[in-house]
Amino acid sequence: MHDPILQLSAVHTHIGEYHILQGVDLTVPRGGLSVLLGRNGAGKTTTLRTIMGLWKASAGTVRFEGRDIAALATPDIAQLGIAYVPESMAVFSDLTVRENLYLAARNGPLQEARVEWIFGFFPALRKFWHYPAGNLSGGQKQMVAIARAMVEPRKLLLIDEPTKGLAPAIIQSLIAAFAELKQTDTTILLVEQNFSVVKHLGDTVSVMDDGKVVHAGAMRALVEDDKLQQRLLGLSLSAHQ
Ligand SMILES: Nc1ncnc2c1ncn2[C@@H]1O[C@H](COP(=O)(O)OP(=O)(O)OP(=O)(O)O)[C@@H](O)[C@H]1O
Repeated sequence: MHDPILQLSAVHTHIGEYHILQGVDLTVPRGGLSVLLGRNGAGKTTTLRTIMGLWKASAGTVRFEGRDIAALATPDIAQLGIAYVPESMAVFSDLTVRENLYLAARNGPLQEARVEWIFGFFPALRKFWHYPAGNLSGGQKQMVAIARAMVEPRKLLLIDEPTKGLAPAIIQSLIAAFAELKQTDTTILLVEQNFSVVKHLGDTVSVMDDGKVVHAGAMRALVEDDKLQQRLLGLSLSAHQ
């Protein structure tokens, strides 16, 4: 693959005494949307946290634009242009949507043009701009969490299971926003368990199991190969279709 923005090679991560990532090889091409699939406990979140330096890789390399960032501190990794949206929808409930975004702008004041650009993806945020984020629905909070990661130009967004627990209509509006966002020059790495959510969204896909990437390739190839889907995703397919 030519000029990947992110490349993990033989990455191992230990959490306490547990050996969670056991030699992860993961390539994210520059531009578009890459999906990281896998069942519960496969190691997807640990992979994102390792990229962000929230867990330290005990072996292997994490290359961002060619530079090994595995030993860098999290703020320095963020400063390179990587933002992480954790699964827990980290928003400040008592603060308004505006204040949530305002606090996320670390390199100067919130730019009005940037806010308008974000409203284009998530129109609901305009409506609730002066509402406390805690009053919003789960889907709207997720939009605030993603918007916080977008307040400044980013090269790479890491987004962990944004659709988890959301109603189908809200999932559709998130899918539409990602489809728009992937046309911009931001690269997205999206963790998902539900294949049906990402099968028309992802450009490339990696599948994890037991702390390793067990398949990587074009999303279209996986969509068109029923047997491969059954073999790789049998559990999640039967759970979601
Ligand atoms: N803080 C922790 N302490 C001990 N074990 C952990 C910790 N965090 C994760 N694990 C273990 O690491 C393994 C991988 O977890 P991880 O959250 O990365 O998986 P995942 O693929 O993101 O799954 P999920 O979809 O459930 O979030 C699991 O077995 C989990 O129990």
